[in-house]
Amino acid sequence: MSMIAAFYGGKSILITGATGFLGKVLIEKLCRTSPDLKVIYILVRPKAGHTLQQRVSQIINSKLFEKVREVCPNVHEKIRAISADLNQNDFAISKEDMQELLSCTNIIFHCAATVRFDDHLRHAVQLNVTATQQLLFMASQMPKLEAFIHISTAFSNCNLKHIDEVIYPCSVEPKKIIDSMEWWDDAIVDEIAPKLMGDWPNTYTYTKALGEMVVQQESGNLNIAIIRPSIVGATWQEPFPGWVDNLNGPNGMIVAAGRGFLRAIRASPLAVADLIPVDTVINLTLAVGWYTAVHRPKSTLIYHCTSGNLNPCNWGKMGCQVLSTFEKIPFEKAFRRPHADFTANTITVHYRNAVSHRAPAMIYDIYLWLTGRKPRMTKLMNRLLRTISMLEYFINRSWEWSTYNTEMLMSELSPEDQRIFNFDVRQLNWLEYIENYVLGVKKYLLKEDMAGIPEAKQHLRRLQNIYYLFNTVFFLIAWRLLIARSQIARNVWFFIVSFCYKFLSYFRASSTLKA
Ligand SMILES: CCCCCCCCCCCCCCCCCCCCCCCCCCCCCC(=O)SCCNC(=O)CCNC(=O)[C@H](O)C(C)(C)COP(=O)(O)OP(=O)(O)OC[C@H]1O[C@@H](n2cnc3c(N)ncnc32)[C@H](O)[C@@H]1OP(=O)(O)O
Ligand SMILES: NC(=O)C1=CN([C@@H]2O[C@H](COP(=O)(O)OP(=O)(O)OC[C@H]3O[C@@H](n4cnc5c(N)ncnc54)[C@H](OP(=O)(O)O)[C@@H]3O)[C@@H](O)[C@H]2O)C=CC1
Repeated sequence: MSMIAAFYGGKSILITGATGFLGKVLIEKLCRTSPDLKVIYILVRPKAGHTLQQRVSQIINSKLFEKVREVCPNVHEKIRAISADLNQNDFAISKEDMQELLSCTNIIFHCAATVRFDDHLRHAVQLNVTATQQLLFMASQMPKLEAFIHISTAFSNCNLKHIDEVIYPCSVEPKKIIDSMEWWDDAIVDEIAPKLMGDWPNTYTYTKALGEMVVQQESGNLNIAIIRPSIVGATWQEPFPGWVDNLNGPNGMIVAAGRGFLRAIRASPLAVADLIPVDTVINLTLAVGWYTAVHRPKSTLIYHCTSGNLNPCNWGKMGCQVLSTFEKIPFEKAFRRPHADFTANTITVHYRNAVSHRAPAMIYDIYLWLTGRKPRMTKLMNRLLRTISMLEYFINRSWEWSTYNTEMLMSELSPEDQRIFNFDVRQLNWLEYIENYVLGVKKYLLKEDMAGIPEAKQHLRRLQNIYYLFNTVFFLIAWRLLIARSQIARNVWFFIVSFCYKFLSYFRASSTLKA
């Protein structure tokens, strides 16, 4: 019998960020392994014309929840959506709902965050710091609360090279920043942001670091743990391999490479690609929830959920496997044949951006314009280049994360729990994982049918022919212009033609003699 699964039975669990990438996998696993849990409260905001109930139904009826619908047919009744906006005071939760949350909640998983790298500092502070502070305040009023699990990121201290499972202080107290945000106008925030952020590369990582400090400072008597996942990727095993549903991190790059937009990227092939499957993160999260509530460690424990020190793989190996998977499983509607490589220095990057990214986009836009359609490729390409520029920081460096607490927890689990809530990345076969990842991007993110593969391959062959034809015509025109203008080029041309003529004459003469 799984101790962890049994622990969640009969519990009331509060999840923020439940509609996000990690949140969905968390609910799925909870409902599948502990179908007798009492209720999962999820804080959801109405969005894009969808009511709360529509948003929940969309999740429950999705492919990800296929197994849950079998194991827990009354899953609809287990999930109770509460209207909330984490950017508002008291999260804009109604009095009745707040009363119920305060009196019933046993466990909190705080996943909500803005994960955008370019978010305005004010907004990032509001969601990643102030909302965390408010949630801790709520938690302190919950008599039945057994554990509060905060999801942070392994990159909250990406300004350091070696990172231990401790909280590193930021130079300015989060409380001061929260207070200042109330009276600073946007112009002041814009001016002061680079100074506050120091050597953090973006508002996301900086505010996640502040969020951790808030957790430490406001923990009071609460049982708290912090989980720091690295780059979260598609599912490894559960509920099925390769599930992914957004364009964040590597996902967007896989789409861009598979459709032939991404041709070159400034990345260190030998830098460690610290990817971690989302189901591994969730297994650790649930194990941490159990351990924190049952063993009540004296201090706040931090768990690194990373792969680099236990089972390292570099960007070079991953990139190659991604490209070789495209050969077998191509994406539909490719712009060009998938082919991408690493660039190292600034000059090559500018050259490749001009020749391999911008020029083909412009040529395609001219073609669209000539055929009466709206040019769109240059805009798309600019967006891709902007995204790449934001990811570059993370693919040109390696970090070392110590994982003592995570390994300690692994050893505390029963063999049954180690199997059901497996977070041992040493067992992960990267090549197999990446292949399933690419397949998952095709099936679950791009929603492409596997039956379309022959047509996709045919399309790629056509693109290859267009590429050869284009290059030949381009070469001939360039050569013709060169000959017209340069005596040297004319001499070279005369030399090549006369050489070919002599070679053919000799070949013909020798074959006539043999006959
Ligand atoms: C398995 C991995 C192997 C990878 C190999 C893949 C390539 C293979 C090629 C081989 C060649 C060799 C090279 C390989 C090696 C390098 C590969 C690089 C891999 C990537 C590395 C990832 C590093 C991640 C670092 C993470 C650190 C921290 C992790 C975390 O804690 S949190 C999660 C990380 N957060 C994010 O990723 C968010 C980042 N996003 C943003 O900040 C913003 O979205 C933005 C990028 C700034 C863009 O903002 P915009 O305002 O311009 O756009 P918006 O978001 O509003 O979206 C507008 C529309 O554009 C679509 N879109 C958004 N992002 C992408 C995208 N990446 N690709 C394509 N399209 C995108 C979006 O859907 C919108 O569309 P619409 O709704 O239709 O308008
Ligand atoms: N994905 C990754 O690679 C990594 C993620 N993490 C951490 O994991 C956690 C979850 O990330 P992930 O699932 O990828 O993020 P997503 O962007 O997929 O999900 C974010 C969630 O937060 C919710 N949210 C955002 N703003 C509000 C708001 N104002 N009120 C209520 N809810 C809000 C979103 O709701 P809505 O659907 O309404 O927008 C969504 O459910 C984050 O804390 C992140 O820092 C850490 C390392 C890596």
